[in-house]
Amino acid sequence: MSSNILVINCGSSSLKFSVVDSASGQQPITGLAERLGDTGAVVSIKSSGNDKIIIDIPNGEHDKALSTILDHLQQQDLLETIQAVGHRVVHGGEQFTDSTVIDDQVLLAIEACNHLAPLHNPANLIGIRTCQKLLSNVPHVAVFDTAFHQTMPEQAYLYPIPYELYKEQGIRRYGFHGTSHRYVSMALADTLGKPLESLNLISAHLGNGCSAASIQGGKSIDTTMGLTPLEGLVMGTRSGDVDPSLHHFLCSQMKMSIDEVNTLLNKKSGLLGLSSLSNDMRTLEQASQDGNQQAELAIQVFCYRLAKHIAALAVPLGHIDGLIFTGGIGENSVAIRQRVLALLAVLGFKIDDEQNKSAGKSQHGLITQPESTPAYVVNTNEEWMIAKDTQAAIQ
Ligand SMILES: Nc1ncnc2c1ncn2[C@@H]1O[C@H](COP(=O)(O)OP(=O)(O)O)[C@@H](O)[C@H]1O
Ligand SMILES: CC(=O)OP(=O)(O)O
Ligand SMILES: [Mg+2]
Repeated sequence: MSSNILVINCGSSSLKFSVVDSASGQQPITGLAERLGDTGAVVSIKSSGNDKIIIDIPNGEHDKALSTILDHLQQQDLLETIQAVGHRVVHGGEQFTDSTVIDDQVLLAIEACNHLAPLHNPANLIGIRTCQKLLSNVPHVAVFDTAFHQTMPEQAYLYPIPYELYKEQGIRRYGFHGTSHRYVSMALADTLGKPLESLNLISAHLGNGCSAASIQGGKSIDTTMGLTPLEGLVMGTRSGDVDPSLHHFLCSQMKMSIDEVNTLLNKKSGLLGLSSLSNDMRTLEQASQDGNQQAELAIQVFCYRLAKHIAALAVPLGHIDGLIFTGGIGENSVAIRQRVLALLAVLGFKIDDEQNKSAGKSQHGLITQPESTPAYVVNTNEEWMIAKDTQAAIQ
């Protein structure tokens, strides 16, 4: 019997899952439940060699989506091969430096971080609790986005605010997307045939959420996200960095409540806010090509700020052995990589246009000229990393 791990990544209105063979890394079934809680809620399931199956679950929430997925695994005779479930948990605070088997104490500790990642942690907990009910006979493991960044030094993680706020309230920078940053740095070292310990890397994870990290010898030493996944880069709907006084301004001058400000910055800003069109980079690239000036502006701000952050992340590294582009935008957008590397000529980047065009899915491609500071496209695989960690945690 193969040693399959079920990997669950529960978002607020979506749920991604994958069955991962922890030995080979193969994923016989993957899927996505979307628009949960909405009349259009659906589960789509892709198994190797078969067409995608779409199952409607009108108004279904996470529990309905999970039971639909588990029913399907049962029909495929896969359910009894599941050894453990690995759950992506976005915020683990300072308590979790590694992946952990979930017990009641761990659940409480995750819940205690809810206010630090309100878009993510409550949904992660729903996923864990529902799965624990439906799959009560196997261990469940939490794999934290924050854990990888716990190696950041104080100078990188402290905010310049009264020190008691860190000591008494845990207000500091944590960083996220750690599973992806960790995976792509390991995968690149592997591809280059060099020990990870010898490499100074910058990894840019550009999906709906975006963050970049300085990785020295396989350890995160700085990153763009902070206390919450709002700090740093421009994202699909999140603003990234703004003047901290903006909150006061919006509340006092525009009479917004603090919750409205939070919603504005998390859900109505970023690419969506700037373009007034979409949070989706594909849509914006198409619109910009069709002459939509505001879409073009949103792309420019995205790239300019990303380049500035990457330059800042070079500071703690001293020199760069590789810049990694990953995530949906990083892996697929030829134009964004081209624009960002053009802005980073100051760090010695010179793109190779042909290689940039051909890099993409299922390649770990160098996209720069031989004399350039190297930049690569590396396809992330958070599911495989979560499966590996889950396997290690239960042994
Ligand atoms: N070919 C493409 N060109 C430009 N952007 C793309 C392309 N394919 C996907 N993307 C963008 O990737 C983003 C989603 O990234 P992804 O990593 O899948 O998201 P998530 O953070 O939800 O996992 C979207 O903005 C999408 O438009
Ligand atoms: C932490 C975070 O931003 O995650 P995601 O990219 O999945 O929204
Ligand atoms: Mg993703």
